[in-house]
Amino acid sequence: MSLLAFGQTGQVAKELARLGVQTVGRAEADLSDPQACADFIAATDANAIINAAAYTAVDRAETEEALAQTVNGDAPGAIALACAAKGIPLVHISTDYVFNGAGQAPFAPDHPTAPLGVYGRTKLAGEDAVRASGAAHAILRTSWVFSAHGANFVKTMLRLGAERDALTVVADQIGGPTSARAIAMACVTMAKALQSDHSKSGTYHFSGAPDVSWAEFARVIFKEAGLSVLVTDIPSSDYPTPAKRPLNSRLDCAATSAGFGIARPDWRAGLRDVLAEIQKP
Ligand SMILES: NC(=O)C1=CN([C@@H]2O[C@H](COP(=O)(O)OP(=O)(O)OC[C@H]3O[C@@H](n4cnc5c(N)ncnc54)[C@H](OP(=O)(O)O)[C@@H]3O)[C@@H](O)[C@H]2O)C=CC1
Ligand SMILES: Cc1cn([C@H]2C[C@H](O)[C@@H](COP(=O)(O)OP(=O)(O)O[C@H]3O[C@@H](C)C(=O)[C@@H](O)[C@H]3O)O2)c(=O)[nH]c1=O
Repeated sequence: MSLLAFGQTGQVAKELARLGVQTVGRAEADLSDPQACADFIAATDANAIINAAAYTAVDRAETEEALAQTVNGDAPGAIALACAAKGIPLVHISTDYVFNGAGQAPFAPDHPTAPLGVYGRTKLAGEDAVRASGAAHAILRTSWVFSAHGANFVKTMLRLGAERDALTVVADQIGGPTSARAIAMACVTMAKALQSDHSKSGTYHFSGAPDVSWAEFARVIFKEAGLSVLVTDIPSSDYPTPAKRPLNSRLDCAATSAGFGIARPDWRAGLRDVLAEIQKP
């Protein structure tokens, strides 16, 4: 089976490449030009597509909505229509930020969406376009992605922890940190399953376990990295950001386990692997 992924420099895309997936960068297919992405698919001989490219700057999106909409909303639609035309499946990655974060129960895939900001709204537009395309698809919503590469909370904490001995971190946002490696493996499994069984099309959740607050996640990062940094819990109201984040980011991943045999990965093990990679001489 030949898999092709949009995204080359991103966290998940780099892990996909490590698994042998061919990745396509901005130079070959720019998602701000949806037609170029469709043309790329028309010309490829890949028999399944993974979309791991996205506009992921949550705060910047608040002032760059048009670009975020094209990349996160319109391009996935064009990619999905091109997949439908060729009869090949698409695995499209989405986010917990499509929910409003109300309550404390894990969100099921069919729970009503209500994004709080531009990033979540544009990602939801992408989901809707994929669903409407007629392509065999899996929309895989994940959360709090970390890896040894790119920009993520683990790397931010390591940078800040090297400069300071105390930090304040929000403790009222709860979710499942997820390693990019685990997401890449899930995408490949789902692409293969979809290729032989289009009836598996749908929306699925996949996040690391157990669910924690950002503050608790930070504490474990520092402990595992051997850094002595005092983390003080604060409410989100004490950490104002341009984009509002959901308080509840828990995802109900049961359908992913039932449909594809993919269990929630323990993020603590993934974190240890990522720290080992970062600290490798
Ligand atoms: N990061 C997170 O915490 C979470 C991410 N997700 C989703 O997971 C997926 C993968 O995210 P992640 O690996 O973290 O992303 P990254 O932010 O690490 O990387 C984003 C990728 O998208 C590419 N990209 C952005 N704009 C364009 C464009 N116009 N044309 C072509 N490529 C573009 C980037 O390329 P370039 O380097 O050229 O800009 C980069 O390869 C995305 O769908 C994201 O929404 C879901 C939940 C959490
Ligand atoms: C650096 C820092 C952040 N924070 C807070 C801010 C925020 O609420 C939370 C996480 O911060 P970040 O900006 O790293 O996270 P953010 O960019 O919001 O991460 C999100 O990215 C997108 C792409 C997704 O799809 C989401 O699943 C999620 O992973 O931690 C602190 O409380 N103290 C700090 O020192």
